[in-house]
Amino acid sequence: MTVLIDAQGINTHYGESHILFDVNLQINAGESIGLLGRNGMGKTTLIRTLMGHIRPTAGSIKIRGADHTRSEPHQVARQGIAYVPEGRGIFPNLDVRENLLVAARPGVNGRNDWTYERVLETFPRLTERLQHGGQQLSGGEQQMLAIGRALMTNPDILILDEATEGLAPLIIAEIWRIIGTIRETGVATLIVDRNYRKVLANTDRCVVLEKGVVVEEKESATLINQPDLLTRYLGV
Ligand SMILES: Nc1ncnc2c1ncn2[C@@H]1O[C@H](COP(=O)(O)OP(=O)(O)OP(=O)(O)O)[C@@H](O)[C@H]1O
Repeated sequence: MTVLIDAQGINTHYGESHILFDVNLQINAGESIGLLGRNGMGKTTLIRTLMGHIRPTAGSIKIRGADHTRSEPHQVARQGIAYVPEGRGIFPNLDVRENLLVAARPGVNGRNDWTYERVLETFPRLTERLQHGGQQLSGGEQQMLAIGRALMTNPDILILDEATEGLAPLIIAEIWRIIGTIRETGVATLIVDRNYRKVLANTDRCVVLEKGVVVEEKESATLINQPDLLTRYLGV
């Protein structure tokens, strides 16, 4: 199995604050990983470190075996790592069609599975809004557009941080359906979401962070039957 991302011994600081402690995270091609933990435990910081937004103070990050510990975000993105941050990140002044087309590019090794047409098939709601500006969309539509834009880069992995945050229940259900579809196509996923049941149901394996330390790493199907652990680390 190809190891897509291999982060070892990651330590990350914000100024004087030590946030991540010796974190190891390995993601194989096509694998779905959930990142669980209460608020402020370091999930977003880990993702931002992997993406090159923050440089770790110790540890190494390899992507397909090549060292990317000191790479910039655009270099990481070029490796087929697509990140949909909390709060989205679409172009408000471009319409839906433009937002998608401007992101389009072949993936690593020239893969071009996700075309404009295929993204629209996956997000029928966006098809009805093609001429709408980004700022005219509802929160749920903006989220779908952000995911659609990420897919247009033909990524090997899609990283979703709180993709369902603040959305209406029907839209949340739609986003989870889409995540399931993406997973079936063989794109790896790294998912952070408050709904731990949904994360467990939609991933192969979960990593639990507590105060910047990996305290559990288990198959999702195993973890779902361990309510004591979930209570201890997630307070549920
Ligand atoms: N830019 C920053 N500067 C300083 N400290 C920060 C910064 N961003 C986050 N932190 C701190 O780092 C710690 C980890 O935050 P992080 O956002 O990674 O947690 P999280 O698990 O993603 O939680 P949440 O779900 O609340 O986003 C928290 O104590 C937070 O206050």
